Amino acid sequence: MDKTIAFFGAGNLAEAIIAGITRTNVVTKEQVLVANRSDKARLDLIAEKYGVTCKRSKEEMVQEADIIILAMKPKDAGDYLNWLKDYIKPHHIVISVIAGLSIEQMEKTLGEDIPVIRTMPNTSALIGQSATAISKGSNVEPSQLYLAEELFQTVGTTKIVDEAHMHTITAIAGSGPAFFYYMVEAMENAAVEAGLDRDTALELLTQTVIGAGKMLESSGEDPEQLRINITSPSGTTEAGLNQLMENGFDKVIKACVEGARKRSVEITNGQK
Ligand SMILES: NC(=O)C1=CN([C@@H]2O[C@H](COP(=O)(O)OP(=O)(O)OC[C@H]3O[C@@H](n4cnc5c(N)ncnc54)[C@H](OP(=O)(O)O)[C@@H]3O)[C@@H](O)[C@H]2O)C=CC1
Ligand SMILES: O=C(O)[C@@H]1CCC=N1
Repeated sequence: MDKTIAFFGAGNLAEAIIAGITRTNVVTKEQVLVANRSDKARLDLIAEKYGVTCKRSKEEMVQEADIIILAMKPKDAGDYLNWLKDYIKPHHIVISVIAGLSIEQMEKTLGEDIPVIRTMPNTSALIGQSATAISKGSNVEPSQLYLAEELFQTVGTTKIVDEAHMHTITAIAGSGPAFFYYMVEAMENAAVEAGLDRDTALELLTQTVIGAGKMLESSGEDPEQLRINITSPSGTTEAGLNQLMENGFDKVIKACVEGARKRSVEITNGQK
């Protein structure tokens, strides 16, 4: 890809994407420019780890860049966009990974003539396993959307979606990995309480999650059927599932997804 990519934000998610795109050589390391706000040690670490360029001024970065990636927290996006609007040109493509920042909000500040793309990746980008949803703004050419897909396909799968669904997608796919980790933590703790050593519990749980994910991906069965296949009448799975059902698992998960989705809506509405 003959494009220079400027990351504004060098946190967890930016690092995951930088790791992915530098590993696949879709662009050379010299074509990746990174800035943050003030944490110099963090920037030095990113430069050393991935060989990317972290020394340009922000103004130079915008001048050199073809693609500008917004990877700061939602609360910091407004100030940054207000700064960017004086440097941005219609030949740039702006790609945001920021939860709750709408295309309308970006276009309003930067101008309707700027191509703006909103994405929702997750931190599994670090190992090339993100599930990234992508929505395009009103001024995005098909070739520019294709470029965004190509970029995020270096860190996992992509799916073009209607922006209206981004709140829900942020809950299930952006935050989603954290919910699975929490479930693993809870199962690990339960196993340890029952006397199993922690390392063995985590090793077995990790492979169990990987195996279940791969079954979802490639068995051709839906999750319900895969669950039924494991559940012998009067067996152990049935006993465990009965506990989940009696203790309101569906309700808790619904509240979890709804809580995350609602928070995304709140961020869009400017709530702290
Ligand atoms: N973490 C995740 O799993 C996911 C996060 N996201 C989204 O990604 C974004 C970043 O999240 P995450 O990486 O976790 O956050 P972090 O807090 O880890 O990183 C935020 C980064 O933004 C930088 N920053 C703040 N203001 C500016 C600015 N004006 N110019 C340049 N850089 C700036 C910070 O710099 P400094 O440290 O110097 O202040 C820091 O490097 C969020 O908007 C989040 O919604 C989306 C999907 C998943
Ligand atoms: O927790 C957050 O707000 C960000 C967005 C999705 C994952 N992490």
